[in-house]
Amino acid sequence: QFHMIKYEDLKWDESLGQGSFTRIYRGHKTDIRDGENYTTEVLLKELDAGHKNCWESFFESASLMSQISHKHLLLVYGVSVHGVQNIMVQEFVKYGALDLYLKRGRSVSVSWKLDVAKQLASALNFLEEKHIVHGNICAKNLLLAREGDQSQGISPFIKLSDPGIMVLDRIPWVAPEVLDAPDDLTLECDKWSFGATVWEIFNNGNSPLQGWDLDEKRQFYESFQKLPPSQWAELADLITQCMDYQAALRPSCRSIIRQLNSLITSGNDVRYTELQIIP
Ligand SMILES: N#Cc1ccc(Nc2nc(N)cc(-n3ccc(CO)n3)n2)cc1
Repeated sequence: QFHMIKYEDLKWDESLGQGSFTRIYRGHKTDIRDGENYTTEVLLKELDAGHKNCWESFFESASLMSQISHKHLLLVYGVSVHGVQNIMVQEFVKYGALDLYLKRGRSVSVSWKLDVAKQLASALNFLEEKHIVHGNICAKNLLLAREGDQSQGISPFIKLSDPGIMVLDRIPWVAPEVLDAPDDLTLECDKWSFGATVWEIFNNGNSPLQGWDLDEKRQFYESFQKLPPSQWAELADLITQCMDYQAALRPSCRSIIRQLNSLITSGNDVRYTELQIIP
């Protein structure tokens, strides 16, 4: 399902940190095209050799992202296997994971955040049309390719990363119904995660239920609790609709995009009235 890349065509540069079961590095891959040597900057995602049992979800997620192409989906060049080591070779996305970018205290505007939310919604709409479930929508899996520049009217640009390896405590990103039946992930599950991700984006990359232990998180689902609402009623309403405990009641991607569009216009009005000097 995906392109195999020769290990000797890869070069490792600096380490960029590690996720659960994986380590990521900046690197380069060389290709030879019509006798010319080309090097491309890449992100090398190594699967810990110890976690053999994650192989298939590692490769599944690589093949998912290489089956389809969309401007807001991360490009996966292929995988390389070297002995017991498995490496996913991805396009290098300049500013890395969105949660870290927001946590680094970048003050971004409301329209910046809505723009990012809309790009994620359009990526989800594309996946929905292909009946493909991502399964791990969260700010950590949103990569920032362009920071944007408000003064120049340049918007940010995000890429949705591979689902990665399913870790257990993904409450509140994982939809409640998935906890009881982890195997039948549906498109509705991605809507729930979308709601939790928009919550993160509007809370400067902070994780919802930060510091709660697994029991408290399970309790959150068992008592049908909701995340603390945003002051912006229409935004809080959209997040609540997406994080409906009844999967069938969650809005379609088209409805999500429509509601984001009206937030974008009403958002401007709010800013305008704030700026308006009342004579
Ligand atoms: N400082 C810094 C810095 C770090 C990373 C990038 N670039 C990048 N490109 C990708 N394709 C994927 C990722 N990821 C980051 C976390 C994960 C977890 O999955 N992926 N980062 C750019 C700058």
